[in-house]
Amino acid sequence: MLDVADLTVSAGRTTLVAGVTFSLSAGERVALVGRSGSGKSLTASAVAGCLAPDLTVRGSVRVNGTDVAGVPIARRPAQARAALIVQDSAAALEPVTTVRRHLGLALRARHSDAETRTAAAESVLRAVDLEPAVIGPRRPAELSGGQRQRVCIALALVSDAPLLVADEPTTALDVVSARTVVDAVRTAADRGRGLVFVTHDLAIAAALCSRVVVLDAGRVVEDAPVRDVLTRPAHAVTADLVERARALSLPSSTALAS
Ligand SMILES: Nc1ncnc2c1ncn2[C@@H]1O[C@H](COP(=O)(O)OP(=O)(O)OP(=O)(O)O)[C@@H](O)[C@H]1O
Repeated sequence: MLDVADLTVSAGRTTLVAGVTFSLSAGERVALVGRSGSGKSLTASAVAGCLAPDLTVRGSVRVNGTDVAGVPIARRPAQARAALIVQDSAAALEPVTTVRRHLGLALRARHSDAETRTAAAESVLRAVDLEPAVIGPRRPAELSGGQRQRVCIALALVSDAPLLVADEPTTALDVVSARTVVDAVRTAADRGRGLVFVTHDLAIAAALCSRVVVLDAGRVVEDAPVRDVLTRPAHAVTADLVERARALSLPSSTALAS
């Protein structure tokens, strides 16, 4: 459902992402990992269609057969759209709009009936472990960081975009909130959608994704099933990431995503 081929992102004459190629079938969850500055966010942003306008994109990003490389998210056809979950969720939400209204607006395209919209909004809030009666009437500033992230995931859940792109959604969170967010992303990625999950944390990648694409200096240096990456990393950068994750206690193999 997603084919990224020879994707290049440049700022003026400087190449930041250099010929990235990977693909994703429907229902597959892929982690983009790598050191800081390796090009993960730029690759994810190019896939989702939210790159800064001063950057140049070459290559192709095919979503369900349509090449949307360089096309901003708002101009993409519905079958090629990505729902985006970002690190700074506060910026993705309207400050004066309640959670209930955010969801109501997102659901308007699908349900013309207000009662159905209310029921769908309540159900999706429960799916991300938020109590509708408590959280629904609140504005973004009245939520914790973890709650805001889960509202963003609820919005991704109600969108009918075939692809989810999550860029380090757990970075600012404590361990418990991070776990809830990872579970909610997993729920959002079910139903046959594809997930591209950016993280520098191999342990989270292992818990959520079945495949790992490792980036270094804007290039793919490894693309392999998560088990292979953990047990026999083929590239020195991957081996280093595995080593660091082990030092922070990687989950046991039983906790790995299938
Ligand atoms: N708008 C921009 N103009 C120029 N250079 C940029 C721009 N955005 C990012 N870069 C550079 O591109 C490189 C890759 O950035 P990117 O944000 O993709 O890294 P990353 O792997 O996501 O890092 P981190 O884990 O620290 O978020 C970095 O060297 C960064 O400084």
